Amino acid sequence: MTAVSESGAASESGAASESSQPAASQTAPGPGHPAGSWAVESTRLTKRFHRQVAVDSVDLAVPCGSIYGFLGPNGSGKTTTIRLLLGLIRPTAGTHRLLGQPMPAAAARVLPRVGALVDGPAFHPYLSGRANLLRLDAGDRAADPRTAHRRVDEALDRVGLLTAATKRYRAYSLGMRQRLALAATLLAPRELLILDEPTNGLDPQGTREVRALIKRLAAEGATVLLSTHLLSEVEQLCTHVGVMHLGRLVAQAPLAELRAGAVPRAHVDTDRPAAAAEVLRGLGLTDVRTHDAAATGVLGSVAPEKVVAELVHRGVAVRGFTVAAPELEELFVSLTGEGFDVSG
Ligand SMILES: Nc1ncnc2c1ncn2[C@@H]1O[C@H](COP(=O)(O)OP(=O)(O)OP(=O)(O)O)[C@@H](O)[C@H]1O
Repeated sequence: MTAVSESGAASESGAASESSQPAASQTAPGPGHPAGSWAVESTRLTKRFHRQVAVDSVDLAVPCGSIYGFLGPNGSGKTTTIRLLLGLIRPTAGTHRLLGQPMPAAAARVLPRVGALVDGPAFHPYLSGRANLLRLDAGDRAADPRTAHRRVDEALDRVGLLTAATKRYRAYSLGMRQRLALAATLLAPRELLILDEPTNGLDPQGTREVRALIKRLAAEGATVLLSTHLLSEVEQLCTHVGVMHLGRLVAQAPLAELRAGAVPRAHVDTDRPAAAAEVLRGLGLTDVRTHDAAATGVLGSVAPEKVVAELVHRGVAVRGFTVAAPELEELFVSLTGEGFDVSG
């Protein structure tokens, strides 16, 4: 796991630097992409609102080809970071690049290759979903009007709204509105999708559909950066994760690396947790804890069978014994001191 440094004064220059590299990341690029190829990279990106630091010296490194879960509780700075990345607000300090190009200098070249869902586009309530997309497309000078109808219907089809294409927007459910917003990002081919809480407010079916769509888009080659407060979303969808807490990026790593680095913990079900804990400590297990009818500890190099034998030898009745790596939730809680919503 890459823990991002606590210190580091942010550069006062808002100008993009050609040589900037993410300062603290061991994140590997996705398959099929050359080493060091980042779809999003930021260096000490910082945003202050008056005296409040909403984004604090963030070094993001999103590998090309990844689905990067930008995870954090409400108010941790995800949306502000995404707005900074898209050039919707100016950083107080720091620099960033999208698709290898410095922002905001290369915005006109880069942003057409980036699909973004943040705040949602303004849709007209009395127009149908299709008419709304046609209107948006007509406002895009880079879009070819001759192919508009085909592209709009393809985008509607991809988000499962083709059958509701003629319905007025105001009659759409929240889930349908969200999917229409996603469709709007898909009117042109995109190499990078930046999605702020794309499943927020969706019912379970809508959530499944949007997640399947994101997986499909990634399989077709798009890099996806999605913000979420749902750990389960990261576990189901993402190849990489960055964890935000109070405006800081406190961890950033491939998910597989996080899982592999999780140290196994022994869990003893017993009606004598205090006695069991003593045995665990005596054997050299660390971080030993007792619960109502259980004791747990980090195994380290101690063999599980040795633990069971010693418990039995000391007369501690063992009702159950398991060895498991901590859930990701435990890891993140240890980083942020806060729980994550694991529903959905
Ligand atoms: N325009 C603004 N003016 C003042 N403070 C702001 C502004 N935008 C965001 N903030 C503050 O910055 C902090 C980070 O907010 P942000 O919306 O980026 O968090 P978030 O992780 O996206 O949370 P959420 O999921 O609730 O949107 C919050 O404390 C918020 O109140």
